[in-house]
Amino acid sequence: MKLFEKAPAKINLTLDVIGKRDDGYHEIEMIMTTIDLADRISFEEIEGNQIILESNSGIVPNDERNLVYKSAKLIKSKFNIDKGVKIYLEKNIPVAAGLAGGSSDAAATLRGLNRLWKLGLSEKELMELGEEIGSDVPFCVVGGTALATGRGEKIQKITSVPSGWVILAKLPIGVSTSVIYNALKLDEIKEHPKTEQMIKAIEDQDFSMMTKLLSNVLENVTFSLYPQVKQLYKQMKQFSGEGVLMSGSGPTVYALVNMESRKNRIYNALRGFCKEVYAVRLLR
Ligand SMILES: C[C@@](CO)(OP(=O)(O)O)[C@H](O)COP(=O)(O)OP(=O)(O)OC[C@H]1O[C@@H](n2ccc(N)nc2=O)[C@H](O)[C@@H]1O
Ligand SMILES: Nc1ncnc2c1ncn2[C@@H]1O[C@H](COP(=O)(O)OP(=O)(O)O)[C@@H](O)[C@H]1O
Repeated sequence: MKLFEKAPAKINLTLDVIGKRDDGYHEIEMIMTTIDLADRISFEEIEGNQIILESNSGIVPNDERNLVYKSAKLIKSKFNIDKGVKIYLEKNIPVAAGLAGGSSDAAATLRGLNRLWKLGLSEKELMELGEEIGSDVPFCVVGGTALATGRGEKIQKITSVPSGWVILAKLPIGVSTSVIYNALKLDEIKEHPKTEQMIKAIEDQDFSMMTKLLSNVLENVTFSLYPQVKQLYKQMKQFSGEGVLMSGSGPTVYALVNMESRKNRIYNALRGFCKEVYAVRLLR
């Protein structure tokens, strides 16, 4: 048997850091939503007992360091699965970009192998397994739009965002999430996101208010370590006006718009000076 899973990227609509914890993680509060930029993963039963991972990516390794491999190994050992699987990862989401590509691949692997091996695990059980792989994985198990708290693993679903477009621009640099969290100085955060107001704007399907409330406290940290990202952000603000934000720990910067003509204009303007630009829909 062979089956397929789609692994969509996410963007942060808000990202707030509330404190530093004793376990090295930060206590955070953020709203994330999935977008129509996705990796695709296939799972095929094979003879024997091995996990074989192949991919079109020249960047991520096909061994135990890959979150797909890690997730397959985790689920296999937890449930004593004495079967082999061949996994093919079609990588479309930029790597180390603040879009949770790796976490989404991990979540899709848990979902896919739950189906392939007929384990009957609930969404909640898959999310708990995902927590062992990374903070963003539980969100990626469910997708949609959600508030994430704790270190990011506690998920509360909220109403789907209204329909809209995201134009994403990524400079050719990868940003390490832990480097950004480590460089963050909590007492230097000037303005915290208005998370409750953002939830209300989403519930009211008030697109214009959503664009006004976009906020990410990691932005200034990444901007100071990578001034070229700040430059890109400024350019995008010039093209788009409101509704521009860095996603996660960066470096991807996006513009949120609800009119196709504006989407096309911003996309074409950006392609002039940034090689990697995507225009995709918000997933609902
Ligand atoms: C910033 C965010 C926002 O969605 O995403 P990305 O930029 O990675 O997409 C997340 O908080 C990233 O989640 P994820 O990438 O799953 O992080 P993990 O693998 O669990 O942790 C990587 C490292 O980031 C730091 N970390 C992560 C989460 C958190 N709440 N506090 C932290 O301090 C820790 O140093 C940890 O060792
Ligand atoms: N399947 C995968 N896809 C992307 N990155 C992966 C994967 N497996 C492991 N990684 C590693 O995870 C790190 C973070 O990747 P990614 O999830 O793309 O970024 P981010 O956390 O910024 O959203 C990268 O350094 C990459 O080498």
